[in-house]
Amino acid sequence: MIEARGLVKKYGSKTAVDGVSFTVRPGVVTGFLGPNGAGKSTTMRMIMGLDRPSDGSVTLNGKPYASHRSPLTEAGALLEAKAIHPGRSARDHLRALATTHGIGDRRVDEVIDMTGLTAVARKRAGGFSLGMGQRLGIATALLGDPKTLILDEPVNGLDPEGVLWVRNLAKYLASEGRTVFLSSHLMSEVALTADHVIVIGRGKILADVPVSEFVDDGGGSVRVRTPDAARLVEVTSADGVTVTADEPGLLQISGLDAQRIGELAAEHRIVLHELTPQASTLEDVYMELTSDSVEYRTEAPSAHGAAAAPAAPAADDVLSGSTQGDAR
Ligand SMILES: Nc1ncnc2c1ncn2[C@@H]1O[C@H](COP(=O)(O)OP(=O)(O)OP(=O)(O)O)[C@@H](O)[C@H]1O
Repeated sequence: MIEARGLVKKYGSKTAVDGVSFTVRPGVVTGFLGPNGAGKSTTMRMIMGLDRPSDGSVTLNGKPYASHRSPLTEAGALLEAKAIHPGRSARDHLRALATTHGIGDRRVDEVIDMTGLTAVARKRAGGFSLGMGQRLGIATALLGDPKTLILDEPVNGLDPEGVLWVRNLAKYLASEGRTVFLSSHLMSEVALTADHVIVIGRGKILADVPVSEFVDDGGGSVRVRTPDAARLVEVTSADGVTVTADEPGLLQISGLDAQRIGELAAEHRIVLHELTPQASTLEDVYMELTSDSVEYRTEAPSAHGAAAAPAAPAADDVLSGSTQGDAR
């Protein structure tokens, strides 16, 4: 269980995390979703005691992380900055950490096996691909068999098989009753992995809901085809109703459900050729929710080719090579 209350982090005049309060519960996967620069990593670093809050507090299983007698068994984290000696093998890295925490070699071999690193465990970690580095980071997080797992962008750099593996692992760990908190800037990823989602934008919590409710809150629109569009617009006009015309005779109406639109059309003897409820996707709801919170927005290329630089692909849009075959 993770409990944040009024958590604030300022870097000089920049407020990275702006008074957030949330609870991450055991037994489910909770996604921590937000655009780049929203404050996800900073929040996770504060949970793990790596950054000191400017105000507020965060506890892990009832206490600040550093106050636990055996912190590695309370929480394991995959955070962006990895402190892995590049000349050391994956196995030696894990063994060194295990020894200082009184963890036996058997657990080291177990986590190597769980993370699919067996074939490369004796190779230099410095030669690892991004995906293998992620697997080693996850192995490190699992070493103490922790009750809580905190994973910052765990699918970054993983190939499709690796992405699927992280998803299944997160679900499995939650099904064992552990607390699993993982960040992503991709709604599609969170939708497939998490049961619950906390959305953050510019350091503030924008939503804290079960994934299944996320889309309901966004509402959908209804696609209506009619030869009498002008009259239908007239009879449906009311506060909170918006109508857009995509092409002659085709309307998108939001703020009224399909049943009510059908009833209004019948009352006014307006012929309808189509009446289709359109569910908004999770991605639509997320984009709408965070549209004011995107720190590094990609400008559309201008017609004259000036100013707008091409957007770099997000790191996790670039699939890494084989996770096993490219060890040196
Ligand atoms: N050490 C630091 N010094 C100054 N500013 C920082 C520092 N760490 C983070 N920030 C700023 O705080 C804000 C939140 O950053 P953070 O890394 O927590 O966001 P994030 O949601 O994890 O984004 P990303 O997905 O890009 O990592 C950003 O504006 C970032 O530039």
